[in-house]
Amino acid sequence: MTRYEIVKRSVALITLTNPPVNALSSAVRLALSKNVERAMGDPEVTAVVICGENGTFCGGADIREFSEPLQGPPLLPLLDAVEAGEKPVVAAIEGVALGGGFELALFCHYRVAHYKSRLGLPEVTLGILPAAGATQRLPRLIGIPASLQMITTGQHILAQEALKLGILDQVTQKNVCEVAVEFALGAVGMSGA
Ligand SMILES: CCC/C=C/C(=O)SCCNC(=O)CCNC(=O)[C@H](O)C(C)(C)COP(=O)([O-])OP(=O)([O-])OC[C@H]1O[C@@H](n2cnc3c(N)ncnc32)[C@H](O)[C@@H]1OP(=O)([O-])[O-]
Repeated sequence: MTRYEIVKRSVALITLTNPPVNALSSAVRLALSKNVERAMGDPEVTAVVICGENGTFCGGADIREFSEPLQGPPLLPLLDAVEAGEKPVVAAIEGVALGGGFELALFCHYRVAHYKSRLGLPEVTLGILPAAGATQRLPRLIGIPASLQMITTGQHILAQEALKLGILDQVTQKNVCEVAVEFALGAVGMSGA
């Protein structure tokens, strides 16, 4: 459900692995929570990158679990742990970051995205509101009018627009994971080490 590896000697690379869109199923939330704790507790790890496999960051809540009672850890405490971590956490966004997946990216300290990626909060199209922190984190980043536009329309925006709005720190045409790892090393003052 997630893969954990150390790259460039000191960056924990956590990959969401839940095809087809790496949705945040109960098993993914549990695995992600354990791996964030592992990275934060490992003295060899200086920074963390979270990405998704097969060209997609995360499609949000797992719609296959919508008819079941909530199991596994809730999303918000997990996202709080990411944000509260003392090591920089970078989201490496490719494909889509939607709903809870976008919220996961918002709680990371930095966001690097592939230029073809799309971000959005489609909750309103399902008759719900974003409930894992986007309604607070997004206005802090881009202000209330632009946040309301995203939250109330559910429209996806492209990476370049997200960069202009201030949601993203970097947009790249290269391998987004590799760029995010370099960004993470830079964030701890170790770029090129
Ligand atoms: C947890 C806290 C609260 C969070 C709330 C939220 O996140 S609310 C927001 C919740 N998220 C959303 O509302 C996002 C809804 N999804 C989308 O907007 C689009 O599917 C897409 C843009 C992700 C991909 O578009 P595309 O044209 O490239 O591809 P496609 O549409 O043909 O789908 C391909 C396959 O992926 C499957 N699948 C898709 N999403 C999910 C999912 N979340 N889960 C599981 N599976 C999902 C889909 O069923 C299909 O499976 P199949 O039939 O091959 O077995």
